[in-house]
Amino acid sequence: MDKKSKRVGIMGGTFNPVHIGHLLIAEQSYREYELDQVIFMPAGHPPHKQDQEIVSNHDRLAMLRLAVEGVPYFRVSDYEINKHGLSYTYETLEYLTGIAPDTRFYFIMGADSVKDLTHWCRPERILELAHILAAVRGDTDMEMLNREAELLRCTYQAKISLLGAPELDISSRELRDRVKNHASIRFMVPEKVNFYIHFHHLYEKSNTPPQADGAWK
Ligand SMILES: Nc1ncnc2c1ncn2[C@@H]1O[C@H](COP(=O)(O)OP(=O)(O)OP(=O)(O)O)[C@@H](O)[C@H]1O
Ligand SMILES: O=C(O)c1ccc[n+]([C@@H]2O[C@H](COP(=O)([O-])O)[C@@H](O)[C@H]2O)c1
Repeated sequence: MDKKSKRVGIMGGTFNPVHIGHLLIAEQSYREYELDQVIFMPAGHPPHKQDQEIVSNHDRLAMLRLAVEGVPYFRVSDYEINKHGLSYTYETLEYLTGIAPDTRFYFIMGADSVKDLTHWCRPERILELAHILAAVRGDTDMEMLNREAELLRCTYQAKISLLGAPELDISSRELRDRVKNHASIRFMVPEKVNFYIHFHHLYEKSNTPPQADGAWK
């Protein structure tokens, strides 16, 4: 691969909803690794979140598009959303490598995902096709993270680097809980995403049916 190879970051996630933690690590990756662009890739059927209440693909995609509006190097792909079956990262990377063989791919993730990576489908293929950029999260045990990264390097010859992004202790789960409890999420998501969530009444109540006594589970 010559010096002119394109460098593209892939920011995979459920984005239920997208928040400033996602945007911040994508921005840091873009700057630190001099990427040409970062593609946000919402999972249609996230393999490890099948028990989670997830708003529609349409809403997650719409919120992502609002979140990246006006940022010329951020793109949103509907590839995994439109694909049948579970959204396996190795398949997405094979697809992207197939259509852009001269591109260097960087897969962006939080430290919690690094910990799980060996349990993903075909981790060896993911690590062959992409350089992993890992961001520290609020609950990250640095010693453990360094050990896991070293193990991936030794076992799979993985290229894995720690991002210098500021730590932001925020999660989609926290946002969903805040909306349900009528707390503000302003400044935790881009303003247009905040508006979208409230306009469409997303996350306001659990989809779990009431129990016999009328209480929500
Ligand atoms: N605040 C954050 N700092 C660093 N990485 C993050 C942060 N929030 C999410 N990520 C990473 O972004 C990727 C996509 O995350 P995802 O869409 O599952 O959001 P989440 O906030 O982790 O969601 P949930 O709370 O529903 O589990 C994952 O690799 C996750 O580790
Ligand atoms: O390929 C897999 O086996 C796999 C297992 C778990 C997660 N992923 C991907 O990792 C990204 C973050 O996932 P999540 O569940 O934290 O939103 C998202 O792009 C998922 O498709 C991929």
